[in-house]
Amino acid sequence: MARSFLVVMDSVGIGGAPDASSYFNKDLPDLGANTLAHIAQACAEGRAEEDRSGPLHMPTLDALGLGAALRLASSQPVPGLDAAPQGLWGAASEVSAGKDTPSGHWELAGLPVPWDWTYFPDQGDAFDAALVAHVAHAAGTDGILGNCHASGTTIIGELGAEHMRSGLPICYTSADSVFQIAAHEESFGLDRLLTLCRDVAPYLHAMKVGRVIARPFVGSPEEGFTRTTNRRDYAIIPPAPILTDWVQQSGGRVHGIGKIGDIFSMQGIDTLKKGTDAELMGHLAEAVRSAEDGSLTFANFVEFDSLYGHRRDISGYARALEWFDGEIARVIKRLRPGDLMVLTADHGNDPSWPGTDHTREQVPVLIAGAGAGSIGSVRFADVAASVAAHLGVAAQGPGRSFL
Ligand SMILES: O=P(O)(O)O[C@H]1O[C@H](CO)[C@@H](O)[C@H]1O
Ligand SMILES: [Mn+2]
Ligand SMILES: [Mn+2]
Repeated sequence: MARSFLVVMDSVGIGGAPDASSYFNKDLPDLGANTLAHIAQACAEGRAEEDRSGPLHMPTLDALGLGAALRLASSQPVPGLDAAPQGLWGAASEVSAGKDTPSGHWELAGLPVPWDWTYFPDQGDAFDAALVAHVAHAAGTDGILGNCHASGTTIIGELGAEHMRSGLPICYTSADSVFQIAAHEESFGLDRLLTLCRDVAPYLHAMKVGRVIARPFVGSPEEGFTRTTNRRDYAIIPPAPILTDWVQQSGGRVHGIGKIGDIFSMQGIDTLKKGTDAELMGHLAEAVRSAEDGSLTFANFVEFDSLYGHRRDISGYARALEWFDGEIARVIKRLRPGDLMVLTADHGNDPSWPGTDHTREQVPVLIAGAGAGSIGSVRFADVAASVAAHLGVAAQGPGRSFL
């Protein structure tokens, strides 16, 4: 009997997107961005030594084909990732017009985004008067703070004190199609922030803004502010059935781990486990132990992106990759005959790149449980078609199985 495990390493790109020059960080095109290669190069050159040392050490994923996928996507030298692959491996390109989490995940789940997302201008006010009035009315405030492109950790440092004084929510965006609201968990109130985000989400979704994200934080002007793990994303519902629906429709169970519930607005998902990446790894191990025949377990590990990519922290990102590699080794060892595990990513977030936004890149596709060899260059949607084929489930959409 067959089971599938689809694991997204959020933002672990491998460069080489054919359309990278059409995507930007500030005014600079993403052409040449390469999350994994630039981290590996920094490690090899001793530029990522904080709490770790030496060449990037990822023996498990490299044995599946990580270095080989990287060379296929971008012909980059990758010190430390030079094993002869023993898994099934390849590199995938995205066709959706967006280098964000929903675009990447929807397409990995078989549904390329069928529209252009709305983005906000990064000169002058990001949000127009009608949107500001709508949000302020929903918040019961006289206005908002922010109204600009920002890094979330930077803007709470800049505006946290004024937010506590005035009670106005901090609203900001990025190169993604997002409307983010940061507010203090105590002075503004966590429940109030979550309610506000839920209430304004339909207005923003109607504008084709992909997500409203609640960004709660704690702290004080004296001691500084830190974000909490109570982040919530309110995303547009996928406009057509996706892999999770296909599996459910044929009687299989679907287990979400991490942000998967938010990304798909729980569409087609039976159970959801959340937590830090370390906790998620425990949930994934438990799913490998107990998931039913015919089931799909769909996991997202977000900390590569949220803690290190957006923060442009190369050594932190390297440390996270090495941790993940060691942990996933134990999980892969427990896979049973009939199990398929696909490890991939949703976009890049090169921590050596200018700006603080995602980078348009290809992603690795590493498959355990389906023999050895190269699948070559594929599309994100082929991942969904392959998982469906493995489970014997009818696939929809443009993907083709590479199994
Ligand atoms: O800088 P922070 O608030 O982490 O925001 C980042 O997180 C958002 C959602 O993943 C991205 O669009 C990016 O802007
Ligand atoms: Mn992502
Ligand atoms: Mn991100």
